[in-house]
Amino acid sequence: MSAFKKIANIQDIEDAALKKLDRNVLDYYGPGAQDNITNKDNKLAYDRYQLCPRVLRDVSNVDMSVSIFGHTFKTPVFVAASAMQKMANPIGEAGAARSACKNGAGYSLSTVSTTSLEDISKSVAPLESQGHQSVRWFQLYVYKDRLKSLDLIKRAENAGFTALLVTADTPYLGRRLANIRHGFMLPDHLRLANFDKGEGDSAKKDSNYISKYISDQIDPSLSWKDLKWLKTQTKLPILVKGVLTAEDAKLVVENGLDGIVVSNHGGRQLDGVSATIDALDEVVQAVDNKIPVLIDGGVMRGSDVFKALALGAKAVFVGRPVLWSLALDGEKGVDLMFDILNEELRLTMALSGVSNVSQIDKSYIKPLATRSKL
Ligand SMILES: Cc1cc2nc3c(=O)[nH]c(=O)nc-3n(C[C@H](O)[C@H](O)[C@H](O)COP(=O)(O)O)c2cc1C
Ligand SMILES: CCCCCCC(=O)C(=O)O
Repeated sequence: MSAFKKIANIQDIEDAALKKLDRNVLDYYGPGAQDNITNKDNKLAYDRYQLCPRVLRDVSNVDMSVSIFGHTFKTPVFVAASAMQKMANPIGEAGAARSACKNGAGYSLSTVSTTSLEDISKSVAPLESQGHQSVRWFQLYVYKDRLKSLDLIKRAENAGFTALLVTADTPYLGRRLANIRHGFMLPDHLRLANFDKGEGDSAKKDSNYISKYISDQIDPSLSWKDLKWLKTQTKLPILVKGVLTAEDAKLVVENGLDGIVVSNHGGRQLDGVSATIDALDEVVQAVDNKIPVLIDGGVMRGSDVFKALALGAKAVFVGRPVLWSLALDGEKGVDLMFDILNEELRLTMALSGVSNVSQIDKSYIKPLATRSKL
């Protein structure tokens, strides 16, 4: 019998990537902060919800499209902003941006990417001229030096990015034990491409480069008044990334911001917080349909996406699955990731008896605790 194993799900992609990447990269990409509790629970929490399918409905056509800020996406599976993707594969962020564009999916780019904002736009331009639509959002870290952030915003606008995701959960970097134990270095041939050569060089001398970079550069005094001020500096919608409570969700609305990403940063910041799927319902209730709520963290299957939509998310970002897919096979790897997640979502919808995303609501899931005893 052949030992050949075809990739069938996102776990297979992850397993293959783990065999390919070196320790420096794996230590950075993989674990959550501290004891990895939240990172693990992000995934496990999805299994605590059961699906409640309806039958005998016409599911001969399933439409997975969603609309946010006037853009229609062919799928609610979006690419999360994660740093330094060229460590996974030389094509880096451009591979994920191109794949998202071909799949009609939302794309987000990290401030600390290894491909610049402008190069991302150039990488999707040939696809746009073939009729594909690229909707790209920029994840903004707010620097102590506000001019640095303002310059990034202007460049994002000029490069055709249409929304900002302001990361709110990282006034300091979470304690990532593998990086503390072994140190972390951005390989010499790579750089933080949104900045002049030399960005972060002083932090590079530190064995925990990332934590030093954040404490040197990112403003831990950031507060709601700064976000209100940011709103006056751009016409782009601003989503707050890293909200986990109803209280903060209400403040996002009260401060005139435009959207929320329910996120715990893939469990990489404060370990011990709830899984994002468990925080989603209270956030959705608190915003009362005034602004879109999106989610990330632990999504591995189309059925996870379905559960997040059932609890009121408009779309779902995937972070590490994109990195593993890039490591597996660059842009083609991310194409495979979209094929799998989209097919799994389409099938979950059809087998649940829904033919479009607007039909998915809480009646299609229930918490596992309500399962009758065997
Ligand atoms: C290696 C890595 C780097 C990340 N870099 C950033 C970043 O630069 N900015 C940010 O806001 N979030 C960053 N994130 C968090 C992701 O945007 C996202 O919240 C998280 O990965 C979602 O969880 P998942 O990986 O389980 O899908 C990063 C995540 C990973 C795994
Ligand atoms: C070189 C700076 C890396 C900043 C941290 C990126 C990030 O958000 C992460 O989770 O890691």
